Amino acid sequence: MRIKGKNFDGEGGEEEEQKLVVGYALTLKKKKSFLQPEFERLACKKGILFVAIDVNLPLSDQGPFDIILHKLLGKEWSDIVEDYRQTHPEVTVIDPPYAIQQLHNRQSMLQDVVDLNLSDFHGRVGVPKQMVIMKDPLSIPDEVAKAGLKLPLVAKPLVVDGSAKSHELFLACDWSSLSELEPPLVLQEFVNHDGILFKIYIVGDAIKVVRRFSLANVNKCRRAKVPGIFPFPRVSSAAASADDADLDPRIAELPPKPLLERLSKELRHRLGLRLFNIDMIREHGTRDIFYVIDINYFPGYGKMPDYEVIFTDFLLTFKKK
Ligand SMILES: Nc1ncnc2c1ncn2[C@@H]1O[C@H](COP(=O)(O)OP(=O)(O)OP(=O)(O)O)[C@@H](O)[C@H]1O
Ligand SMILES: O=P(O)(O)O[C@H]1[C@H](OP(=O)(O)O)[C@@H](OP(=O)(O)O)[C@@H](O)[C@@H](O)[C@@H]1OP(=O)(O)O
Ligand SMILES: [Mg+2]
Ligand SMILES: [Mg+2]
Repeated sequence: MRIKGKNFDGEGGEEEEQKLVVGYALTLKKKKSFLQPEFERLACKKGILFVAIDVNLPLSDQGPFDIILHKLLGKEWSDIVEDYRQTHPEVTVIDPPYAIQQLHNRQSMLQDVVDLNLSDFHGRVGVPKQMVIMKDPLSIPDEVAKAGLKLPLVAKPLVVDGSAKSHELFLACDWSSLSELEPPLVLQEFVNHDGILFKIYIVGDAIKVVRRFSLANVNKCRRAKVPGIFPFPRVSSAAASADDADLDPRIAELPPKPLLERLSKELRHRLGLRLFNIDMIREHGTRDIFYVIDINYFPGYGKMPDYEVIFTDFLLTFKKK
């Protein structure tokens, strides 16, 4: 049974239309940033109804839903969604928990970019040289030397579980201070990128790229003067966009569209995900050498220009004819 509602069709009339019911399971913070009033209004006009899922009640007792959107932590929730997916094939679950899982580990999240091997397609896209350290901080300097990684390095917690701690990054500028880091972590070569990062938002087939401010280049001289490990400021997750800043056009130039389209399409298929964003940087002094440094599931779409229209159109593609 589906809910029928009267909808304004946008062209001066009213028509009886089948509602598209979207159940959502999101944190309060995410609900606030994603389900903004303007988005809900537009979606409603197009026949989309958002319904909060109560995680304290059995999922099968709720609904009926056409679509489920979710971003909650923990294995218990993943198991509930996975089970529901198996028993309710008529409901589109965006996205499958096992696929989201790949992005919860900073090594597996970039593996598809490596496998993709985009080396000569309107530019080159790779990932910075990186290695995983599981334990024994004292062995880190040796392991890093053996792996041939160059300083400075970015140390990132291996697991991304949505906690503030999993976003606590450090810049390590000298060998001896590497032993102060706390495994398990990923050590990634810092790539100078002139302080600008490209955030590529994916919503199904739609792509939107924005510029964000990022970290300044680190030069040899500055490195020598400041040994130690330094907490990273979260510059690039600030809402402040760098799209309107007065930047050198060589730095501000967006990555080529065909490259973005190919990368997004490939990752969508390989990851099996429809909602994510890609953090990409351009190597200083180059025009077309790019690195993917991070991929996030169900990111802050509220900061994506035109997200209301893009998201509404995406949801409407699931409407049964
Ligand atoms: N290898 C790198 N070289 C240069 N800068 C980097 C590198 N890795 C990360 N950064 C900088 O640090 C920021 C945070 O890194 P990253 O995106 O991996 O962390 P995060 O905690 O997953 O962030 P998010 O809020 O996007 O999930 C990046 O946006 C970029 O500014
Ligand atoms: O806080 P926002 O809604 O903007 O979204 C941020 C999101 O937080 P939330 O999903 O917990 O809300 C983060 O997710 P977790 O890693 O913490 O799971 C991460 O994906 C950030 O990259 C997002 O910012 P963006 O990269 O889009 O700027
Ligand atoms: Mg990031
Ligand atoms: Mg991230």
